[in-house]
Amino acid sequence: MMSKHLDTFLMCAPEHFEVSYIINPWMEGNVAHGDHLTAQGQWQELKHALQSVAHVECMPAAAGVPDMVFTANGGLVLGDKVILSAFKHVERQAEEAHFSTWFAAHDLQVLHMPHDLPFEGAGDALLDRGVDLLWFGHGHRSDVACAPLMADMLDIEVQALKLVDPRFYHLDTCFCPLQGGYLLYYEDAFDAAAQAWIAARVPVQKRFAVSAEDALNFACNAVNSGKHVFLNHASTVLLAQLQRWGFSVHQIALTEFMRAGGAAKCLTLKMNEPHTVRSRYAADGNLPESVLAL
Ligand SMILES: NC(=O)NCCC[C@H](N)C(=O)O
Repeated sequence: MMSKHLDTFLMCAPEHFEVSYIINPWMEGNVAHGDHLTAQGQWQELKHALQSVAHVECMPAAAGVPDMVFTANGGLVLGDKVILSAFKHVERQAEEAHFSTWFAAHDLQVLHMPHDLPFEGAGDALLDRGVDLLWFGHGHRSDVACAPLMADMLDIEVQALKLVDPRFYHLDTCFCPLQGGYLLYYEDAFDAAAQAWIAARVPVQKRFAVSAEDALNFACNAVNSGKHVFLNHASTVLLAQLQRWGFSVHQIALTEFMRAGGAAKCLTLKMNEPHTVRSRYAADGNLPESVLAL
């Protein structure tokens, strides 16, 4: 039987997945060019791999919302709250009602950004895995005005990072916090100020700037659960770095989803996000002295 301490990820089967419009550069030239059976197989492989270390819950797929397979974009979960996404592009806005219904039915308090500010959930808002900090990407999809609102709504410090390369339009396409406070990121996706914030806030020995080749293979769009990392593809250099940090890397081809601009991390939404480092340790039942002393 699975331990209740395993992570839980929300996924949505690609029954209705296809590239049927263009809202990011990856989708260009891919409308109606996908292979449905291959997409189904790749998604199942990711799901099975995750199920070897975590729980996976699936929300019902729906016609007319082909990108709903990217559950990371449905909202930002923290503790028993979720800030529902308000998608920038009209093509994805019909997903909001589906996500809202699912979250409410699973005992989450559903919060909304005021004035429907564009906000794309855990695509742009990622928890640091070492300190109590929420990293927030803006510049393409989510509005920078969401940053102070999120900080108030969730009572957490937010560090905004400006994204500047349209191919890396969500923070989770180019930035991946890992357990223990480690970080993978693609430096050129950020403006100079954001690069400086990352350098200032993450110790140099805990961060790794991936190559353009790895970034374009969606290596930063990785799912992390404990010491496991699931991603589309990593170079030998990146694999060696992750192994030095103690992670086991699982490579699962997700090329059909890259046609739409997403890979492993986008296809999942972590549902068990504890609110603080303190509660993260408390959940394991062994609060370290250093944290107790705070
Ligand atoms: N990067 C993500 O978090 N999700 C991928 C979203 C792909 C979708 N076609 C979009 O452009 O919104």
